[in-house]
Amino acid sequence: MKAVHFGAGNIGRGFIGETLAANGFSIDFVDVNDTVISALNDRHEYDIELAAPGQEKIHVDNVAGINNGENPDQVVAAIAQTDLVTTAIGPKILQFIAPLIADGLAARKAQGNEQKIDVIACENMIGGSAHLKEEVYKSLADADKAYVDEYVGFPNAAVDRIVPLQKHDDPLMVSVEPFKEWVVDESQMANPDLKLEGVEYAPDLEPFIERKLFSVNTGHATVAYTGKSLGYDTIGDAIKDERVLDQLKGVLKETGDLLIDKWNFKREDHEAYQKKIISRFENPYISDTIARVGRTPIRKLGYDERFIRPIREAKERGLGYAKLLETVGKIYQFNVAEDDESVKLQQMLQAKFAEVVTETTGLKDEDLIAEIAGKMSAEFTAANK
Ligand SMILES: NC(=O)c1ccc[n+]([C@@H]2O[C@H](COP(=O)([O-])OP(=O)(O)OC[C@H]3O[C@@H](n4cnc5c(N)ncnc54)[C@H](O)[C@@H]3O)[C@@H](O)[C@H]2O)c1
Ligand SMILES: O=P(O)(O)OC[C@@H](O)[C@@H](O)[C@H](O)[C@H](O)CO
Repeated sequence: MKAVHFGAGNIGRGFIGETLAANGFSIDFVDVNDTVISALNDRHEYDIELAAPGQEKIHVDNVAGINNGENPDQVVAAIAQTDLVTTAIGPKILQFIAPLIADGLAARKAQGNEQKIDVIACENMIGGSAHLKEEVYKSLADADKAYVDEYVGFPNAAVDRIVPLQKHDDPLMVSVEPFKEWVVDESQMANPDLKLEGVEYAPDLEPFIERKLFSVNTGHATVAYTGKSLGYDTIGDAIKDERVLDQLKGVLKETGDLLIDKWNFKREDHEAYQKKIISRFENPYISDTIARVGRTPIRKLGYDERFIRPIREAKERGLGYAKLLETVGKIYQFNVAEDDESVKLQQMLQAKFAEVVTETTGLKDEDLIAEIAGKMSAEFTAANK
């Protein structure tokens, strides 16, 4: 069996690669990172290390790499002949790889390939594969759409495993937490006969993805943004601070009440799930940065994302969301120079501050306006601590 996987990054190598290899697949990893792609093609294998006592190693082999920036035709040829396509590339990147997937599916049609396949987006978002499908259809010729309707599925999925930024000399080595959960919506599969061991197939993904995103990811982000506001750099250090832990518990209580109300989860089971999450964040064998977990704050503020959607739904149901709001306030303070979205967010806020200064003072001196706006934003930041 063959798989084409987009995104040879942390979760790609550290979870999807492991699962596909354990199921006997050879994997073509597609990525723009040439160091990783060259290493995959030199060695055709890599190791995963469990961040737990004993640091058990898991060997993954039968892998190769394709740089889609340099060799898009190879990606198209690989998709034409593959049994499964997966992605773990980032929600905002799906739109950029969609045309290549569309070309690969069109090539399957041109070759008369009538084997049904699934394209599974393993991203932290609700409706990831459905979104990818929309993007793929934008690039499909009308004549190819009926073929894709008939032979290709885009089942939504939820993946859960904490894989921090890696610090090894070996560009392929990846440390991961032992916990892992991959759930796929069975009802949306074109080829339900192809089931992977280690993957759970659910008749309806929504309760799973909402439970995951609004518990693990809302909680994780809460530790990151609260921790950042208190001057911490890592999740491990931040969660040791009682103020961060209390904020996390408060937020999980609010999303938990919502999830239990909406999906009828048993309170007892959900509380055990939350406890497990907290212990995962506290794992001393993992060093995870606040910069990674808080990355792309504008994405995380999105309408259907980990804060605004539970806030909207809690409000509709008359449930509490005060702790969620507090964390949202902190997202707007998240300032990490290497994170483009964080820089953009701060620029947007500075521009608004400057607008208010101009309107209230009548000043025309841009330097003075910027100085006063800077003071205003510092006061806002301090007030939020
Ligand atoms: N790391 C985790 O703990 C974790 C867990 C569950 C889900 N996820 C989700 O998985 C996805 C990937 O996260 P990650 O942590 O592995 O990120 P990552 O940055 O480690 O991996 C992403 C990879 O995509 C590649 N990439 C970026 N743009 C590309 C393009 N245009 N074409 C080809 N390759 C491109 C990058 O080079 C990188 O190797 C995200 O949606 C994330 O939310 C991550
Ligand atoms: O990947 P993001 O940016 O959506 O979220 C950051 C982390 O919360 C996330 O990567 C978790 O580590 C992961 O979702 C755990 O399953």
